[in-house]
Amino acid sequence: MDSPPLPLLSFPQPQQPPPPTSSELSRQGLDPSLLQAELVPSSLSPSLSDPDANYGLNERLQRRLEALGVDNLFAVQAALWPWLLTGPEARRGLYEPRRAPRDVCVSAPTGSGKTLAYAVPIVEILSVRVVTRLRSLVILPTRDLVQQVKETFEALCKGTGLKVGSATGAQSWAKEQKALVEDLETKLQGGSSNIDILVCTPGRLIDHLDDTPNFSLQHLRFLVIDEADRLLSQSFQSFLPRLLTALTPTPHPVPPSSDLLIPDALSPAWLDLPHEFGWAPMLPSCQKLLFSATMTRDPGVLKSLGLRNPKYFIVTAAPEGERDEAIIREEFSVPDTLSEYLLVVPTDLKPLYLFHLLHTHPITNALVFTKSTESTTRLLKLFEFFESARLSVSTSVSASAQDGGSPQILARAFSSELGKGERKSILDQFKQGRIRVLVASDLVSRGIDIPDVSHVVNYDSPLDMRKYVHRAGRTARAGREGEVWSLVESQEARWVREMLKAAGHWRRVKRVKWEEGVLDPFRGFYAVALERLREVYSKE
Ligand SMILES: Nc1ncnc2c1ncn2[C@@H]1O[C@H](COP(=O)(O)OP(=O)(O)OP(=O)(O)O)[C@@H](O)[C@H]1O
Repeated sequence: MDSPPLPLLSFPQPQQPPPPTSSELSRQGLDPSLLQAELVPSSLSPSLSDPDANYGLNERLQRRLEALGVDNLFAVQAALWPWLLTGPEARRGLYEPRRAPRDVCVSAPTGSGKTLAYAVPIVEILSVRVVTRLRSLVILPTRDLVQQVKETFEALCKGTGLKVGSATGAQSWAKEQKALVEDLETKLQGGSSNIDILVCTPGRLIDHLDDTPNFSLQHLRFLVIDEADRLLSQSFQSFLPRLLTALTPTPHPVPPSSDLLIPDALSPAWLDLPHEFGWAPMLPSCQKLLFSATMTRDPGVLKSLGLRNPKYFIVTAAPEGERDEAIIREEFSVPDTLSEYLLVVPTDLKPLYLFHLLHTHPITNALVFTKSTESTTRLLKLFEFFESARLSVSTSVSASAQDGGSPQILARAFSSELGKGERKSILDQFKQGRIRVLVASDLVSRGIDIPDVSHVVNYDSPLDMRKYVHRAGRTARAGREGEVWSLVESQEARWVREMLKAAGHWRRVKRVKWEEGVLDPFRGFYAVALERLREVYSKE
């Protein structure tokens, strides 16, 4: 007798410690500015063309935004643009060393328009500059995000003369250096720069700080740390001390023998004039802007950035009565337009549940998240075998949509093992709807803006709430509807429930039960696919 097909192997999920509680945070010295945070209702959506509103935008930028399809501001933009550009705290000058700007920390849900929230004020303020200097630095965790944000800046900068560059290591070192700095030979006072705005990954930034002659941060007016919680996490944090040193004015006068760059008159705080005139010391005008959908409240981490009197904005749907809760607790808010479902599944049938979901739900396109590249490859292979078994039957006998008569679903893997060009081509095909299912590890879970993802599926459970929010945030972006489905194996159901409960999120999630019978039309194809997968793996 044939032995039953082997289920896919499943390993227990590693667990992370829970986030600190509010009392732990206050004992550790919770930043008092956090308690003064401004809560911004996520429903805020004023019109861009409202004649009574003053967002501080010049005519040209306003027209540009309209051309890019912005009719209404999203909440985070409605809070930030006036604060940075017109309010009492606004600093519109390029350098204001005697009225140094406050730093800003923003926590707002995924897909809520954080990129324009910082890019627009930066372009507005820098557009008055006369000579090109590196005045704005945007740091992001991955190359794909750098490319995406660079494109947003380029669209906004059209017609301003501002130049945007990127540094990720995607180009050769020499080419990248040449793109950033005019002169690599002579030590120039004030350094040199070909660009006004640099979007980069942290590792590549440090490489340029260390090894690109004349590359200097002395003229920075803005430092943006996007996906801040990720960049401030342990695995990334090592770039911070080097970055902060590069932002600190050098001793004046710079000894001739030193490697340090001699500042020029464009970076006043670096010239250290105050002693000569007996004035109060000048402060660097670099304003740090931190953004995340899951902003850390960890005082130690925030302190390590040396923020200047930071102003916090928290975009939330929480009612005013839950203010403290929203401020103190790490907010894991998701867009209001996101519907969340949870399905507890037996481990051996998890792939079959996924295939059933893909075939029987109105899925335009879906991102399916797995825990690793290995898992992505196996799942994709199994799905391809499943599709071919299904289609071979449906072409030979007439089959209904219920038992597999629906057209083939084209799926592809999206993983870090693919080259840059291949990743771009796959993403483009996914955006155009030619590929309907993208199976991915957490590489794309952050920040990537694919406008119309109808479904996100947590095939393997996310490790923590942060990952859950970022994965889910690939759908329901910019006010659109979207669904996230979590397929949770029976043995991890309790853990997932606790994670969602601890984040105050459990009540949003609809628990769904399917009768096992609904899977029957697909079982035969699934058995064939498993058998073929077993054959492939036994040969390797
Ligand atoms: N005011 C607006 N009107 C219309 N579309 C907007 C507006 N602001 C932003 N968008 C669009 O919304 C989408 C999501 O924006 P963005 O990528 O900045 O989100 P985000 O908050 O950074 O998300 P994540 O946390 O996932 O990175 C983008 O396609 C962007 O062009």
